[in-house]
Amino acid sequence: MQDPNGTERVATQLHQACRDVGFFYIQGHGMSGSVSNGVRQEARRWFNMPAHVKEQIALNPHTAFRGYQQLGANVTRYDGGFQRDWHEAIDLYKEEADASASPVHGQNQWPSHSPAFEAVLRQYISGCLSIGQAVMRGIAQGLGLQDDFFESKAGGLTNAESSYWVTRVIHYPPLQEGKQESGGAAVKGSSEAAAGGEIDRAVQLSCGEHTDYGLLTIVNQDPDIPALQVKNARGEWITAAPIPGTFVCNIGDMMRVYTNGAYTPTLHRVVNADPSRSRVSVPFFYETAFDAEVAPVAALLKDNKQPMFNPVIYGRHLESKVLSNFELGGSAAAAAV
Ligand SMILES: N=C(N)NCCCC[C@H](N)C(=O)O
Ligand SMILES: O=C(O)CCC(=O)C(=O)O
Ligand SMILES: [Fe+2]
Repeated sequence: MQDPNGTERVATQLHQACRDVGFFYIQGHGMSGSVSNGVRQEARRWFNMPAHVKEQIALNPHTAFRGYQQLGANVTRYDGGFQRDWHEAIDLYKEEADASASPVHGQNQWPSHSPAFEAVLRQYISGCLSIGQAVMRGIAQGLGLQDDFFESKAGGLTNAESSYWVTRVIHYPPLQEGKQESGGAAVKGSSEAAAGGEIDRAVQLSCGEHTDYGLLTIVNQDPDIPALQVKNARGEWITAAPIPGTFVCNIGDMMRVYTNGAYTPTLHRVVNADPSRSRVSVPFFYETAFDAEVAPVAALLKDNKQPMFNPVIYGRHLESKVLSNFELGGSAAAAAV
């Protein structure tokens, strides 16, 4: 980015990556290792605290889905049922004083009993907001739009200040014995879960396959445990291995709408296949402003192409996801811990 032609080159690379893959790595992002590594280190310490401490900031509908979720509480929905994601996490969002306008609006529950963790987490969030805004400028330029398109009215008035950001501090213990993927392990039919209940799959996942909900995800992962897997165009799972000093980034559902399908969010999942070590990651989601009406951008509808997507309010899309993401207080989750 120091080079006068640097932004153009990066914008072109972003365009190719978003169009062809949906995932890319960033380096030279300006966040110091003491923040990116520190936040994971403090997270690991916190997750090792006793359950009753972690439960002090437990998430539920009355906390606007902000706070701690125990192992197995976050689920991934499939046709006819759901599978428990094998992770525990703290979810934080942009804080919103007027909690009445949305079930996800409210104040965060910051990690209890750990001022150092809270301090570095706040630094991390502020750093990611700057990075998110900068990368979205590059993506706008790569699309041939004004670089501040996403900050403009048509782009949702999204900037580091207004972004309805999310961060998830996630701890992935080893998968349960006997449930790891072993060359083509059978997956029981989802027809068994016609009632919409829990699916008993042979393969357990640290996080089930999904796309992210908004604009841009920035993943800060442990350097030595490859676990994030990305589905390529042939349907194969490709590991996005950690590269120290970089973040893995991917685009979310709103980018499909803005680009009228030219960019599509890529399915990904997490499999911590290491039987002896837990993994920590801290994805940061740089998302559209909550009230933004997201619609295909007129300038991108070339050759009289019709818009393929109806406008969506980002906040409503987020609510529909968050409200179905949890199976709270399930006895299975409690029993498993
Ligand atoms: N805010 C975002 N993007 N969160 C992504 C969480 C994905 C896991 C969730 N079980 C799911 O199925 O979506
Ligand atoms: O832990 C990771 O590497 C990514 C997690 C993820 O995909 C998510 O939380 O949306
Ligand atoms: Fe994700």
